[in-house]
Amino acid sequence: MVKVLISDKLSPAAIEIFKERGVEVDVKTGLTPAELREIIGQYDGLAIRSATKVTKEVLDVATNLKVVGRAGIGVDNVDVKNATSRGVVVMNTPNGNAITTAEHAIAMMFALARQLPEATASTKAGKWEKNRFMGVEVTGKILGLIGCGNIGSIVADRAVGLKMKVLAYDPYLTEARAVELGVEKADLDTVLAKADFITLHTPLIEATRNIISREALAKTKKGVRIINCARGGLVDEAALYDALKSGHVAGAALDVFEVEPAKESPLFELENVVCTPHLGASTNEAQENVALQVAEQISDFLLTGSVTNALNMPSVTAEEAPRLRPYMDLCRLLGAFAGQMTRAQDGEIKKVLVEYEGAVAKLNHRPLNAAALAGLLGPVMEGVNMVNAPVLARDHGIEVAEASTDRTGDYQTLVRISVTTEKGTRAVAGTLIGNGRPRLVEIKGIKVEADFAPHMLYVTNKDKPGFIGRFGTLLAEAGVNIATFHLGRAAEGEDAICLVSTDGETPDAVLAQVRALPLVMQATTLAF
Ligand SMILES: NC(=O)C1=CN([C@@H]2O[C@H](COP(=O)(O)OP(=O)(O)OC[C@H]3O[C@@H](n4cnc5c(N)ncnc54)[C@H](O)[C@@H]3O)[C@@H](O)[C@H]2O)C=CC1
Ligand SMILES: O=C(O)CCC(=O)C(=O)O
Repeated sequence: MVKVLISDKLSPAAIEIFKERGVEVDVKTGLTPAELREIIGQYDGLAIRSATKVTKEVLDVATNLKVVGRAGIGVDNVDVKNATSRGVVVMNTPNGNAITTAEHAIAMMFALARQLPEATASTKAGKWEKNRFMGVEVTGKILGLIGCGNIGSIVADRAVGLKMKVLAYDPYLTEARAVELGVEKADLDTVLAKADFITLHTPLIEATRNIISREALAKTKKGVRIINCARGGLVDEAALYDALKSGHVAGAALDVFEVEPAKESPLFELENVVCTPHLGASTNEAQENVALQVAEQISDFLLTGSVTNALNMPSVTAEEAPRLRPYMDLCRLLGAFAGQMTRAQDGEIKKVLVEYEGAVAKLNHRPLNAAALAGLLGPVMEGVNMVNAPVLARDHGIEVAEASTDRTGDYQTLVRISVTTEKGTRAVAGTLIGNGRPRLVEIKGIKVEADFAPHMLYVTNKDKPGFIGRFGTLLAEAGVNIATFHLGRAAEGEDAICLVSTDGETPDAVLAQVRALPLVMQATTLAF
């Protein structure tokens, strides 16, 4: 039974889902990093919000971990790079809390426009300061949106409904999408110069760190109000403090901070600052959504192999998973065959081409490419799987290409993997037979028909009389029992191949004797 740890406060809906799906689940919140490291080795999956830090140190000892699921959007508390290199899938729930967070940004905008928190405190203190709290309307004002993805576009929609004019800065926003949303695409300086309110909705990455810097603040309109419900670190807090203090910025509403939990900050002294403790996603609806989604996604992945909302792996829908699984096996086996055929003296792998012919051409190829790369790199690199194989291939300068055609040749469905090294290109192809069994049908352009077996011996030789007898005798004398024997050749008298499955490994000394046989050009043991 697969086992999952919930290590942050998640809606109980998640526990129910795991139990219903037959996943064993433990809930342990408030663990110290040391306590988490102590127990993480038992778990196949980890469900978190933002409190748990999935660091390299945690991943180092997470020996069974296959998936981390973030009930929410930002994964800045997960070392995704490290998880990827270890083959751990990292998923989030990109839509579950987007509306709630957009509504929080709008609420923050109104809180600033009408000074609601200060007015509340004053009224509750019995002061009735009607003249002190003069607000501003939002109708007709310019909202500067920085980041127009999931949340930013919902904020834009609500702001357009409030009769605001929205200027959006997002390098990835297309003109067509801007038109659809009713926003005007603008560069950052234009947004800074024109906006009455600026709201931030980008991830915290190198390009966005301190995007509201001291220099950026200097470019804003006097009296601007700034809202950050995305991530601390997007706004330079010290510069913001100075701009608020000087009156250049009329107000700021912050849900997120450079350091969280933010227990103290000079900003807290200012009455034109509205703050919430990272509450953007905190509604019953959003928490129910993300908890359900993360539990479903983790269960699906662990139980069926389907992949949804992974940041480091191509998606595989629940519908696709059963159809893709036999092809993933085929691609992994073909990749492993090609990888083991590629010898050290061939030099580095330069390029991998995965070709899909016939029925397989219609399927989702990204996971199949990843499976082929995992098979290919597995024999030469440790801990390779479908998650990290594409990254490892890229890191090693391997060009990965794919081609597909609906046309069929001898087979209804066929996958061919060609590996190019400094010395040339080698290709292997396979198909699925019966109820999805992988079958090898072509090696280096030579037709062959063979099942993959745990122990195999692959020999290339000159097609001349005498080889098969000597080869069989040698194996028999060495006590290596042949289970299956397959032959193929380019043409009479030319290059031939012999693929043998054996009951157990062929010892190195026997392999050396095979290599020394007359007519043999190459001999390799293969393991699957
Ligand atoms: N306060 C809270 O509780 C919550 C905060 N968030 C945070 O909100 C942020 C936005 O989330 P989503 O909209 O779901 O993300 P998203 O990925 O859908 O959208 C982000 C947008 O930022 C844009 N972007 C990337 N680099 C940019 C740059 N240099 N300049 C301007 N735009 C850039 C992207 O093109 C994308 O459209 C994230 O940081 C997320 O962690 C999300 C949920 C709750
Ligand atoms: O889980 C939370 O409360 C924070 C949500 C958040 O910041 C996110 O989803 O990125």
